[in-house]
Amino acid sequence: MARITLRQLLDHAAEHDYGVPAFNINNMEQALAIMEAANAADAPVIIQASRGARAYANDVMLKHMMDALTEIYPQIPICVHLDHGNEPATCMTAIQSGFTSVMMDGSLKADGKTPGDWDYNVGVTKTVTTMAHLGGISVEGELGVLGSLETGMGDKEDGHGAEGKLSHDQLLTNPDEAVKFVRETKVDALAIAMGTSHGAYKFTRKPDGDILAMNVIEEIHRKLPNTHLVMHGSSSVPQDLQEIINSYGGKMKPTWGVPVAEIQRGIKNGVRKINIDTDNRMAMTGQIRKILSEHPEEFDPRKYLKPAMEAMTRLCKQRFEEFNTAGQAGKIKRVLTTAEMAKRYAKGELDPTVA
Ligand SMILES: O=C(CO)COP(=O)(O)O
Ligand SMILES: O=C[C@H](O)COP(=O)(O)O
Ligand SMILES: [Zn+2]
Ligand SMILES: [Zn+2]
Repeated sequence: MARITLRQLLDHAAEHDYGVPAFNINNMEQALAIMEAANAADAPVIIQASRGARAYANDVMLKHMMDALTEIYPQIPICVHLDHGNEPATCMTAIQSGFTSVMMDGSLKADGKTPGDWDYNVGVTKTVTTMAHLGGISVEGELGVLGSLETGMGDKEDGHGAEGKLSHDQLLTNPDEAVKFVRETKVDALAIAMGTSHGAYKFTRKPDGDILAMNVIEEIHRKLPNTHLVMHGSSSVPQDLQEIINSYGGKMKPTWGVPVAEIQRGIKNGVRKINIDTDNRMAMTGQIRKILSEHPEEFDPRKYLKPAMEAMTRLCKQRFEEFNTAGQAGKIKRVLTTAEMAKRYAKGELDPTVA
């Protein structure tokens, strides 16, 4: 099966009431681990690469890896997505490398640190949707700045994210502004801020509505029932993975992630794309630590990478089941080419329906 665009995939997800995890990759092992899970679960999948991943692996490597995955798993629709594009040029070069979807994250300026204001965000996002849609490529935008409602601090943990203290207004997407933003930019999917942040240290306790504002999602969904919503920073940071890492010499501090039940509540309220990276990093690291500490005589990377991939496959398969993505691949009868999607945009068929 060909590569699917984000828009076609999320339209299908909305029609059939499911969510699609978007897993980050940086290398072959992560890519194969995700696809093993997708194949076992018969789930369509979003594989995303950040700017960091592109710098680490090289666009040419990523492009050929994605080609290889579609060849190895012809029955699984794969959406190849750019995570957190920082400026239009980053999005355009991703499209040239075969990505079928890009995120233009104008919630932050091109430095990835300074919050972007309304005009900046609308401007850069519109530039990208105009160009991308001409080629049938999907666009995710973001309104609201990711960060902690407990501390008011921006999302700095994994290297990008707002620096310093943010106001409550910045940390929570305003539902009325979301309507305006979608109308003006014509994004295919909208990432919103409601208390999640990237990395392992999201919450100091099991999150309640004060620090994980799922009510914001519900309100946005009421106002934008036809817009696909995206939850970033949605790793659950499972306690058992923390324990494995720490029992083999790791030093993770006690922490909480986003409970799967909250994501499931989101899926009932228009959340269609759920971004997960940290959980997979933890799944792999736990096994690598375990194997190396139990078998200090080992030096064949396959001996620790194979179990690491298997742990990641288990995690991904579990999320496909929890988000109801499992069993959906077979229901997508025909993947539209980007040229076909371009015609649909040109006819206005994919314009946002904003009440
Ligand atoms: O949002 C993410 C990528 O864009 C990943 O979030 P996590 O760090 O919670 O896995
Ligand atoms: O922010 C999203 C992902 O976790 C990617 O992180 P990265 O920028 O370190 O590749
Ligand atoms: Zn990040
Ligand atoms: Zn993110």
